[in-house]
Formats: sequence, C-alpha cells, structure tokens
Amino acid sequence: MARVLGTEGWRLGWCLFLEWARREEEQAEGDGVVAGWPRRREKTARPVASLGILGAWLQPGMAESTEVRKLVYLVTGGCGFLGEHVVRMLLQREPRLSELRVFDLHLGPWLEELKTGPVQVTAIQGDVTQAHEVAAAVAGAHVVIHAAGLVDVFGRASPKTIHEVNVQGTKNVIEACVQTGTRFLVYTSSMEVVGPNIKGHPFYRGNEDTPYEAVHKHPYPCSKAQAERLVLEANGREVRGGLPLVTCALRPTGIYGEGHQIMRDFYHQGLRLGGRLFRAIPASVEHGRVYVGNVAWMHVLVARELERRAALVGGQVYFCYDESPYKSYEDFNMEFLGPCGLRLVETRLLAPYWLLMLLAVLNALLQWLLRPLLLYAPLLNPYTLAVANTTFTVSTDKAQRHFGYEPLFSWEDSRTRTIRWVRAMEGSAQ
Ligand SMILES: NC(=O)c1ccc[n+]([C@@H]2O[C@H](COP(=O)([O-])OP(=O)(O)OC[C@H]3O[C@@H](n4cnc5c(N)ncnc54)[C@H](O)[C@@H]3O)[C@@H](O)[C@H]2O)c1
Ligand SMILES: C[C@@H](CO)CCC[C@@H](C)[C@H]1CC[C@H]2[C@@H]3[C@H](O)C=C4C[C@@H](O)CC[C@]4(C)[C@H]3CC[C@]12C
Repeated sequence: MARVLGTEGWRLGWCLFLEWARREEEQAEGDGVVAGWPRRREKTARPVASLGILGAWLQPGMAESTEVRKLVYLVTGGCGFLGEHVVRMLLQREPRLSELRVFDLHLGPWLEELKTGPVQVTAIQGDVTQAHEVAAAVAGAHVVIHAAGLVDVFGRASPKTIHEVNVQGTKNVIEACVQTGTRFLVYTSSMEVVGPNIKGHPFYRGNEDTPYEAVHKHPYPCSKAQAERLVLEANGREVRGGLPLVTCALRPTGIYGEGHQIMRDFYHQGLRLGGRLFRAIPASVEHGRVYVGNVAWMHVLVARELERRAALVGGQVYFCYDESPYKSYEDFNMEFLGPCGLRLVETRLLAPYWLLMLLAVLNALLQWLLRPLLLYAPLLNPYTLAVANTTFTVSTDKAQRHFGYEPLFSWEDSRTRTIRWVRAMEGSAQ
C-alpha cells in the first residue's frame, strides 16, 4: 500500500511540477497574452488515456500541438480571386491557426471541402458596408486580413457603391477592430493608390519611397487611396482592452494566376477571334504584375509579423512583388495564353493610339447612353487604356527587409501554375 501510494505520490508530484512549469512559462510569455496575442481558452482536452496524465505530457510534439493552435483569423473578401488564395495559404502555412473565418458577400462552395481539416473554417456570409455584420465577424479574432473590395474600373458599379464598399467598408472594419479589441489588421490596398496618375507619368521600377504625383479621378483608385489612408491612420489607436492597433497595407500591382477573371476574359475573347489577340499597347510600356500565390504569401507573412515587429511594420505600406518579368500588359498575358494556343497579332499600324483613345471614348459614351437600358462595360475605356498604356513597375525589397518576405513561387512555378489553370479552362471555353 505504502509502495502504491509512493508511486502515486511520485506521479502526482511530477504532474504538479509539470503543471507548475507550464504556468510559469505562460506567465513569462505575458500576463494573459501569449507573445502579444490575446489568450484564448483552449478547447483541447488532456488526452491519451492509455498513458495516463503523465503520458499525455510526455508525448513528443503533443505539448506544441495543443499549445500552438490558438489564433483566430478573419479574411474579408475570402471568396474572391485573391481572398481564396489567402484562405488556402493560411490553412497551409499558419500553424498557429485554430479558426479561420471567411467573410464574403458571396460564399464559394469550395469552402465546404476545407471544413474537414484541423482548423475550424467558419463561413460568414456578410456585407462589409453593414457595420453590425462586420463587428460580429471581427469579435474574438486576433488578426483581420481585409481583402474585400469592389474592383471595378469598367463602370459596372456606381461611384457611390464603390465608395460604400471600399471606403465605408474599411471604416467598418477598423471600428470593429477598435470596439472588439482586435489588434492586427492587414489591408489589401493597390498599386493604384500611387498610380498611374491621370497625367500618364511613368513609374519605372519605383519603390515605396519613390516620389510620384499621385492624382486620382477614377472612383476605384480614389476609394483605395482613401481606404489605405484610413487604415494607416488607425495604426496605434487604442483598441478595447487598452492595447494599440497595428495596421499595414499591401499594394499589389496587377495580380495574375489561377482564378484571374480578366485573364479568363482575354482567353475567351482570343478564342472568339479565332485564336488571335490584337496588340493595342506598345511592347515598350511596362506593366507591373505579381503572382497571386506570392501576394497571398505576403499577406500571411506580414500578418504573422505584425505583432512581433509592430514598431517597424505598423503604419507601413509595401508593394507586392516577386520574380515576374517586366513586360507590357499584353506581352505578359501571352506568357500564359501563348502556350494555350493564342497568338498576339501586331496591329500598331492599323490601330494608332489616337484611334484606340477614340474607341475608348466611344465606349464610354455608349456606356452612358445605354445605361438606362443595359449595362455596357467593355474592357477598353479611357481609364483602362491609360493604365495599360503607362509604364508602372516596382522594384523594391522593403518587404524582405521588414518581415523577411521571399517569394514562395518562382517565376517558373507561377507561370506553370497559371498555364495549367488556363488549359483547364479549355474544355469549358467553347
Ligand atoms: N486583382 C488585382 O489585380 C488587384 C490588384 C491590386 C489590389 N487588389 C485588391 O485586392 C482585393 C481583392 O481583389 P480581387 O482581385 O480578389 O477581387 P475579387 O472581386 O475577386 O474579390 C473581392 C471579394 O470581395 C467581396 N466583396 C465585394 N463587396 C463586398 C461587400 N460589400 N461585403 C463583403 N464582401 C464583398 C466579393 O464578393 C469578392 O469575393 C481588393 O481589395 C482589390 O482592390 C486587386
Ligand atoms: C487596351 C486593352 C487592349 O488589349 C487592354 C486593356 C487592359 C486593361 C483592362 C488592364 C490593363 C491594366 C489592368 C489593371 C492593372 O493591372 C492594375 C489593377 C489594380 C487593381 O487594384 C485592380 C485591377 C487593375 C485596375 C487592372 C484592371 C485591368 C487593367 C486596367
């Protein structure tokens, strides 16, 4: 009996010691905060009955796996082109994730397949313009990646709607963070908050500090610039609980990759034109492009580092970049559409710039005239022509210096993946 008691006593003593050590460790990490993250009550049980309590503690890796998954992330616009890649990237590359909330006006059916993994995926159908819906989704999240937006340079939506979604929606996200105590906010901005400007000034291999006259007229870049400013100004605001909000903005150039709607449109247009696309923009005009997987990776990385490097990263903007080559918009598209059977026909003599501008203005006029009857929103309008026809490329390493970003996908990978995706459309294209 004495011996049994002795064994039990030893076991109890060992368990108490381990428990004490665990609490000491937690205490050292911060009072109710794990390295700056609000502590979340663990749902994980003390497992492994066969080995007893001691066995549970001693199982290799167990302590990490129960301790590690504690973060709640919210991705707004998580069912969009970029948002889906961010969601998938988080599930693959953020080991501390316990719950991923995907907030979108339109939820994708593909979300269902994600619900079987170790991370709780919560789909939330909601509208960023509705403050109460946003606040409910944000409550209890540690990090918000705000990628929802109305991307419209074709005149499909009214300027008012673009403003409501992109500016008011962002205000709602910021206020929700402040009210509910969420400390980390990453905003998906755009190269267009800088340019190209309406004067057509080139931005050649510029970085975040390159002086440039940012003049906006179009509702989309205006709204993105306003929203970005709001996010950056919110950095340092006190959130519920008394700690400061840490924000930053990522500015992708033209994103490409699996799911890119405009690439899809060009592909289908090429098929309709008998496998041809017609060059409209001089090959010498460089347009910045970045692979969607790398943009998603940048979001995941910066979100992770916002807390650890708050002083450095908070309030900063970062262009999104990778190894994608500098080319004209059309030549770049041909990197994918070419291997899928389309060819780019040179028409510079047939379609000089003045003629293109005339067509673009005509399109705008038609859009305005037809608006009461139908929505006419072709790809070519004066704004898209100006963007496509003005050099805008970035060359920077700020994200690498500040939070250790390196592209996850090489140019070859990005190209291969995009071509594979276009090829997969072939069957459904006709
Ligand atoms: N596509 C690009 O080349 C590019 C370049 C730079 C920046 N961006 C930015 O990246 C973000 C994502 O763009 P994308 O290309 O994936 O566009 P997208 O249209 O594919 O995705 C946007 C998502 O936001 C959702 N959304 C729109 N209005 C909403 C609302 N009121 N409430 C909730 N959700 C709403 C949409 O349903 C969609 O799923 C945007 O903020 C955009 O400004 C895109
Ligand atoms: C003149 C046409 C003949 O082929 C080509 C028109 C191409 C345009 C439709 C696109 C050229 C540049 C694109 C934009 C750019 O890549 C960056 C953007 C920023 C982002 O925040 C939203 C999308 C976009 C505005 C993108 C839209 C399409 C282009 C204007």
